[in-house]
Amino acid sequence: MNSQNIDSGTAERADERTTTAADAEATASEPVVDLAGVTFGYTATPVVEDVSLAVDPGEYVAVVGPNGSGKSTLMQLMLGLLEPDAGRARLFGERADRFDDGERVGYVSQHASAAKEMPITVREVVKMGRFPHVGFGRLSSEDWAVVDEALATVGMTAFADRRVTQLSGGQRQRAFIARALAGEADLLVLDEPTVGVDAESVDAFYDLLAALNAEGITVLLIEHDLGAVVEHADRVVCLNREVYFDGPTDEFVDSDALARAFGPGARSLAGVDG
Ligand SMILES: Nc1ncnc2c1ncn2[C@@H]1O[C@H](COP(=O)(O)OP(=O)(O)OP(=O)(O)O)[C@@H](O)[C@H]1O
Repeated sequence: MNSQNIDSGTAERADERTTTAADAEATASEPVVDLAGVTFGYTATPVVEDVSLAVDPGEYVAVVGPNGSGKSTLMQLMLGLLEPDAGRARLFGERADRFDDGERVGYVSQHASAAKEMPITVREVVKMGRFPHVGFGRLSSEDWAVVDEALATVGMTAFADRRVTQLSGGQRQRAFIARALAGEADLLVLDEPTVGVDAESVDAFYDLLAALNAEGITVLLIEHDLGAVVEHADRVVCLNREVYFDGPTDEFVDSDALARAFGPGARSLAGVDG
């Protein structure tokens, strides 16, 4: 748009354009995940209470907390799989439970290891990432190029024709990340993704996440391993029903929230001096 266009158009049209530009700006800066005062319980007792949390585009946020502290529940609330009893959850600016742009979110669960029973190849898994784009129709050559690029990004090209049943835990998780990339996800949500992954592959896995985040993908990691969180995430949200801490990772390490949420000895769990 240039000023000449505005001059030659009606004032009404110019107004319309201004509104559109403002809307575009609002969309660009709107949080990917936005929880405000969210409370939820499976019974009358809340397991998540009054949680407010906004994740901006491009952030790398880890949610930590002891067993049963509500991390998985919170993630389901963020993704709209559970509805809050109080407060509100938004995903890309929409009510999370009505969000229907599923391909923007790539989800890698700790249960991806269940896929070890799937009698399909890595390429077929990654191809599934294109389904929301092609409506279960045939993939075009452009779609296949996206699949191949996703395989290359996660370093799984050489395993493309191998059955998922014949992969290590780390390779399997890479295949599922590639599926999310093939779907062109803007947000990767990972629920304890390295459970059952061999120690050697864990480092490579976190390197991959860092590289994807550097390319602009928002990473939301639910993680039990405090050491991994301290090493990799920029921001930590420490949950134990309520939010105990939300801020930069280095401040978390020095905060008393670590010990309050995890008990004495938490600093050594996090890999920092006790
Ligand atoms: N479907 C369910 N029905 C009833 N209670 C549930 C259900 N899922 C989880 N809970 C309970 O809610 C609480 C929070 O569980 P949640 O799975 O969110 O915690 P978590 O922090 O993810 O735990 P972990 O680290 O052990 O995976 C726990 O007390 C759990 O027993």
